[in-house]
Amino acid sequence: MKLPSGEYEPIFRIYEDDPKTPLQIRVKQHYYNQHKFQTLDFVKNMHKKWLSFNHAKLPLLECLDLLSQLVDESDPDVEKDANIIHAYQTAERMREAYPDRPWLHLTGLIHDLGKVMSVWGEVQYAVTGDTYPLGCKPAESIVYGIQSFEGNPDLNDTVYQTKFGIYKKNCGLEKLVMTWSHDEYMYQVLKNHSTCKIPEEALYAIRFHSFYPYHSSREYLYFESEYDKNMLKNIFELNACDLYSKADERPDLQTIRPYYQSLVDEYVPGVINW
Ligand SMILES: O[C@H]1[C@H](O)[C@@H](O)[C@H](O)[C@@H](O)[C@H]1O
Ligand SMILES: [Fe+2]
Ligand SMILES: [Fe+2]
Repeated sequence: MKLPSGEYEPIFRIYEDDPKTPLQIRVKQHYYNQHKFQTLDFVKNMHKKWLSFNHAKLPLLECLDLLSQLVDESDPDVEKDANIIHAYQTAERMREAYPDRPWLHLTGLIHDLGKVMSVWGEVQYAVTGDTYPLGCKPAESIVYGIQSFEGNPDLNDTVYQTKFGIYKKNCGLEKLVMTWSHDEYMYQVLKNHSTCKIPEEALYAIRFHSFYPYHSSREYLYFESEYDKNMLKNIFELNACDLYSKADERPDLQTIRPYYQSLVDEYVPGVINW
């Protein structure tokens, strides 16, 4: 899109219905899998599996290093780069944008760290990609649309296909059973770590940063509480640095790592249960 200044804005998040490139084919396949296989029951099983935090014991940056093994197959803007590059790119953008809130630099660094589930063998359609709630009617803005849900048994449930489904109006996003993904996992890992000092607003941003149908397409607003309305700006602060840093230069990880280690020591010290 052309900006008033005459410059072109970088374009991100293109999802082609009729993909021609291996990258676009990969992305479409990812979302068709997610939409077909993520059911309310599937997510309940994921909660049992991952919210027992018995997969590994690792300090934060050591776990982050594992993302050098992960390429996110849901992402149309990153073809081959490992996710660790994106972690530091996002963090450095946050550092530039919010110099007086150091915990946000760390939030940028770890916002996608829940993707480590994939390194430990989890299927990517339960780890990466946008999120949305189960147990109620899917919103129109979900990428690839309703046709991509074909074969999902939840479509045959009369309650799950109503607007409110199993929820109450304005119940608050925290009550929603979201598709299982890196967002909820990372949020819960941090909540479970008793010495975590990252403020709640930043944890909230981690938890819902992939809920594009809500924060960017402004759907599901009937589930919002007053708390959610006040918190939305925190998602946007992260989202701007998350999305628009993908074309940035690759940071020199060795040089900047000590700065992030000092933030870890202050905000998320010790060995974490994953
Ligand atoms: O493909 C991307 C990627 O997986 C991100 O980590 C996630 O937050 C986005 O919502 C998704 O579109
Ligand atoms: Fe993410
Ligand atoms: Fe990200």
